[in-house]
This record gives sequence, C-alpha cells and structure tokens, in this order.
Amino acid sequence: MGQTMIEKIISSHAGKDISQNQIAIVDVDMVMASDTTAPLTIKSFKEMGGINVWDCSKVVFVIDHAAPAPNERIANLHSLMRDFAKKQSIILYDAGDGICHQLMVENQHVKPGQLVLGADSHTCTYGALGAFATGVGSTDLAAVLLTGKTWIKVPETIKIQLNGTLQPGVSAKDLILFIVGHLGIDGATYKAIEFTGEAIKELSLDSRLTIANMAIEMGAKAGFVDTNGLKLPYDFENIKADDDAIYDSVHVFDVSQLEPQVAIPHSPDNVKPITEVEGVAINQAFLGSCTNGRLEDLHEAAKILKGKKIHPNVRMIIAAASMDVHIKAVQDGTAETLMRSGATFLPSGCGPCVGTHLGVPGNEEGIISSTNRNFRGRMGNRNSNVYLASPATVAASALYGKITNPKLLLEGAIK
Ligand SMILES: CC(C)[C@H](C(=O)O)[C@@H](O)C(=O)O
Ligand code: SF4
Repeated sequence: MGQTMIEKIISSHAGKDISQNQIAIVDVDMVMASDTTAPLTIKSFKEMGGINVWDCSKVVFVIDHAAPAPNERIANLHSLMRDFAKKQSIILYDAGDGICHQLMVENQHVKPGQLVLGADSHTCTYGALGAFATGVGSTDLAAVLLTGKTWIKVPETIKIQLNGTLQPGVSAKDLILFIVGHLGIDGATYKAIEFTGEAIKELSLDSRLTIANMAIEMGAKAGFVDTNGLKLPYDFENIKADDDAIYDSVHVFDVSQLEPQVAIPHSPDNVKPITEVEGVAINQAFLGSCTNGRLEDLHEAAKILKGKKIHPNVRMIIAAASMDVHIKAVQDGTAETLMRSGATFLPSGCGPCVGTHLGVPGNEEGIISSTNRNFRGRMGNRNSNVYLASPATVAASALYGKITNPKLLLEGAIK
C-alpha cells in the first residue's frame, strides 16, 4: 500500500512499515526543550530515576522564552537548566542566542527525513525541512531523555495543494493564514498536513518555515512541506509520497489572486482578507517570533520602511529569530534602516510573542504582529487586541498607524 511522506519517515524510525492509526515505537533523532519546559523535564527525568541522558549529542536546551531573565524566579530556572546542561554535556543555547526553533534549523540540529521531538508546540516548524517534528509535554520528553524512544500514533494526512504564484507584497504568512482560516483551529486535530504544489516549490527556506510553523494552529500533529525545490547548504534526499498514498482529505487552492490576510482578535483562524480590516488603528507593531523573525522577514519590512518614519502613535518592536539573523541584518544595513524608521530592537528571543515580558500592550490597544497566536491575553494583556499578519503588513501598518495593505504601497497606489 502507498505511503504518505509522514508514514515513510515514521516507518524508517520504527524499523518496519507502519501505516496511519497504528501505534509505532520509534527512535528519536533529536530533542529540544526551552526555558518554559526544560525545568519540568529535568524534574521528571530525575523522578524517573534518570542519571545520564541517552545521548548527550542529541539533546538541545534553549533559554529563549523569557530571556534575559525578567525576574528572580525565572533566573533560577535558567540556572537549573545551565547546571543540568553542563553536567550532562548537552547542547545549551543561552539568553540572546535566539528562538529555539530557529536555532534548531540554523545549526543543523534537524535534517530532512529525521524524527524530532520538542517540548514546545511549534516544534512542527521543522516540517519545513521535510522532517517529522512534533511537540510533546515535558514529562514525555523526560522519558525520551532516558530511552531515546517514544511512541506515536501515526497520523492521517491532509494534503494541501497550492497552485499558482503569489503576487508581490503577498507572502508565505498570508498563505498560511488563509489556510488556517479555511481549515479552522481544530481542522487538523491529530492529523499531519502535507503542503505541496507549485506555489510551495518556489518558496525559500525562511518562507517554508513560516508555513510549517502554523500547522499547530490547526491542531495538527505535524506539518510537512514538500522538499521539492527546497535549497539547503548540504545535499539531502527528497522524500516523496507514493502516488497511491491514502489521504484523509485533499484541498486544492489557486493562490494567484490571494490578497494579504489578517487574523483578527482573538483567534488565529479568525482570518479576513486585508480589505475587510484596513484602517483599524494600531499602537504597537511587533516583528519577530519563530513564525516571522528571519532575515527574509526583516528585509520585507525594511523594503517598506526605508527612508520613512513610522507613525507617531506606533511603537515598533523587532526581535530577530536568532543572534545570527540579527548580525546579518546589521551587516547588510537592514537593522539601521529599521532603526532609523523608528523601530526598537530587542534581544533575539521570543520577546513579546508569549507575553512573559518586553512589549506588553496597554488596555484597548491595537497590535499588529507577525507571530502565530492572538488568543485573548497572549501578549500579556487580556484587554488588548492582537492582529496577526505578514512582516510586510506589519511594516505598512506601523507606517500609517492603521492596518494597511502593503501591496498598495509596493504598487505605488499609496505613498
Ligand atoms: C510556552 C510554550 C510552552 C509555548 C508552546 O508550547 O508553544 C509557547 O512557545 C507558545 O508559542 O505558546
Ligand atoms: S516565538 Fe512565540 S510561538 Fe515561537 S516558540 Fe517563542 S513563544 Fe512560542
């Protein structure tokens, strides 16, 4: 029987052919935990009698969610992680190095065809590399630290075929917001999503990461971006679904006419074409996160803001997805362009995305954000309104102090 891409990867890690809805015991290639989950993972690992992790070269800890530490409690949790990492000789990225998911990709801790677990829901991001990657709880991760294995109920796969070419000013973020709006927040619960089609083939790695990142916003166990057209700094083998693979459902979209999309408060699936929300007042614009904090995203924003000043009512905050992205943006002048337009750079990390510190909005404020979630209170204030959009839309809206269509700016229809 034919296999989906996901079934192929899981089979290769189970040592036998396995198909959807079966339970597989698999070898895990790599695991990751951040400062929100690693402390509990360490505790569970010790409670389970753990002494040494199964393979210290396969465990990555990242201090990124509240980093540098905003208070004493978190500072002590960071110390706990550093001590454990040192004793176990595992890989540790410290405050300012960047967001866990970006670091995993950038430093080649994940490769196509691998099976990777992370104690963070956006672990699905690595599906952009053609890996099976999924988020697990801290305790589940502790068990993997002991054994190097886990069990997985093989998900059914939803295939999303994207035909056509995106217009200028319309990006991967608009694509994925459109899909989340279409399938809904529980439209893919415990399913895998395979993204394929000519619109995908053209996309850069940065754009593919944006797409896979938001698979979880539909409840998906994993997102998998067809590796056809993927360019990496090393050779890899394409994983292709068999022609007779069985899918839960297949959705085909032509994206040539797609407008920029915006998810309005308070859910990522509350998605509207920008034409329906243009003009909503904005007080804060955030560019960053594991969804859209990469170099390509900073370039998109700089294209719009070059030589201009953001609106006086707007605070624009930027946190590059990693220190490396930040350095590259400094070297190529992007950071200066953005700062001269009035934006403030935070250290690389999760920053305001999850509302732990840095950039918490005020009551009734409107925020345009390049992140992936806009649940009530997500950025730290239940009385604020968060709108999710692409980096280009974030920049255009910062410029005008209201939600603004970047396409109109790029076409010269507005100045
Ligand atoms: C805080 C952490 C556990 C969480 C996650 O799992 O995704 C965070 O990264 C998020 O984006 O909501
Ligand atoms: S940037 Fe936001 S979504 Fe990504 S891992 Fe950090 S908190 Fe989660």
